[in-house]
Amino acid sequence: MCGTTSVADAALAAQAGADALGFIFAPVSKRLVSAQVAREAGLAAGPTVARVGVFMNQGLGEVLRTAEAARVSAVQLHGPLAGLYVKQIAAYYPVLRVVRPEELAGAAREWDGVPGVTLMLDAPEPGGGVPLDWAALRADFPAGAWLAGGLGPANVAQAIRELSPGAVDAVSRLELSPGRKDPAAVRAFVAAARGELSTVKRPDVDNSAACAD
Ligand SMILES: O=C(O)c1ccccc1NCC(=O)[C@H](O)[C@H](O)COP(=O)(O)O
Repeated sequence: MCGTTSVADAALAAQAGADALGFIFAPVSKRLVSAQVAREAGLAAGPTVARVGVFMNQGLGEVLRTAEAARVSAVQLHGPLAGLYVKQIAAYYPVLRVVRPEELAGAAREWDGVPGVTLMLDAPEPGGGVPLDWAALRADFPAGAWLAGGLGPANVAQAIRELSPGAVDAVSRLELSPGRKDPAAVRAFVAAARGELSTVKRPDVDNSAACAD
């Protein structure tokens, strides 16, 4: 659940069953949040909800300082970034390295087996609400990668069926206005994603016993 900007929205998402909250620290975003509010919101979400700090083309020091101040548990990196920079951050925080569709195949090769770096496929405009062509991306989509881009309650189940992502992430289709969550959409999104994830056959998971029941 990305773009969390308040304690109330963090509690809402946690109660709805979200596994992770995203806090956007990229100044270009309409959902920009301070490290202090992110820290308070993360505390409100409770001990089992991950807290992801979202950055775009920001300096190493700024990322590490903000992540520490906000007490995030992982960092999401957007933009054209050097591999060394990503690895330096991965020495401190689990990294979600965001890639666009045209970068997916190369990134899957580059980051295959690198500990602490998980790929996240997103649309070219982050937070833009535009879905990807999932079927066209299936061949290059690595096991365990996360998926974002125009996901909402109405289409998340289909996206999960098409790509079997490790997790799904959304923002614009879950809002009343930028930075302000729509409670009904948040609950419907989590329910739809959880419902589909419990039935989907993942390539890396042997769920034959469940299928036989
Ligand atoms: O959402 C933003 O405003 C944003 C701005 C700059 C960098 C990242 C941003 N969002 C990151 C996300 O992870 C979004 O959830 C992701 O792009 C999906 O957004 P949407 O297509 O609106 O669901």
